[in-house]
Amino acid sequence: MPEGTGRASVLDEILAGVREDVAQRQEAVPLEQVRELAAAAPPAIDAYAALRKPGVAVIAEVKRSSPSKGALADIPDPAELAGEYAAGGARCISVLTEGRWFGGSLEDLAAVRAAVQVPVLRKDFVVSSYQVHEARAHGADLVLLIVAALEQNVLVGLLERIESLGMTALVEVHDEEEADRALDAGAQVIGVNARDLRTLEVDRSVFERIAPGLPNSVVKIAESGVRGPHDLIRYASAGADAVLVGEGLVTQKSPRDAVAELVNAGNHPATPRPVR
Ligand SMILES: O=C(O)c1ccccc1NCC(=O)[C@H](O)[C@H](O)COP(=O)(O)O
Repeated sequence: MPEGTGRASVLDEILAGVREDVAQRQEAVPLEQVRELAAAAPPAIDAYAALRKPGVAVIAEVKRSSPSKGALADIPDPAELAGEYAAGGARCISVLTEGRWFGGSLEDLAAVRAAVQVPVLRKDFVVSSYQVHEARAHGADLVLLIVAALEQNVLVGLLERIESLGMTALVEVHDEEEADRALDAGAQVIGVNARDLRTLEVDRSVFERIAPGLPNSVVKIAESGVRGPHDLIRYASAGADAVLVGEGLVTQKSPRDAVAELVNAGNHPATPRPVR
């Protein structure tokens, strides 16, 4: 609960719902069974390598709705949307699998996995290793871990579990203290979210403040607030290897063209390159 308010933050509310939903799924499909499904899945794609290729990578998100904006787009066929994103040059597809606030599901993740060749991110509020095995079983290559949602020992344990299954952890931070915790945990891919998950306020300068303090070996992803090429260029100037974009794509008439426009900006010779 946020200090002094007596009210749960949006993040707290989301996490409470996620814990209930995970418990229900685990009741229906026990951990042992999900582990077996994860072990039988085709190997994960190396997302770190994909995101380190030249040019600013675009991670395109399948996002139906959100706590901050409500309904954004219908997306009856997430696989088709992911195909459009990939055709536009997206380096990675992010799939929001949380159901209550974002309208996503693990079925969306599996459908997207089957439709594209690029790495796929399970974007959710991961609090238990059960969800990590679920992610692998449904074809994820990357799994999001949100530092603000996890005690340090849990963060370390989940990151190790993700890597032990051959996947990459995308560790999300919003301030310097969280960035230190991500680095201490051994994160190699760090997302700086411009959106404060407690207040929902978007502040693009957060990336500019935090990214310069991250080592060159870390893939730096600027999350949230990209509404067009100008935002990508701003993040690139501050050292972004990649941008993660949801609303700015799902609300476009042609998500493929919108991705292509960002990819072109990310490849343009005048766009700054991250120092490596
Ligand atoms: O999008 C929200 O309102 C939100 C609220 C609370 C927790 C997470 C939330 N979004 C997840 C994300 O971080 C974004 O989907 C992602 O970074 C893309 O953001 P945008 O391009 O601004 O849609």
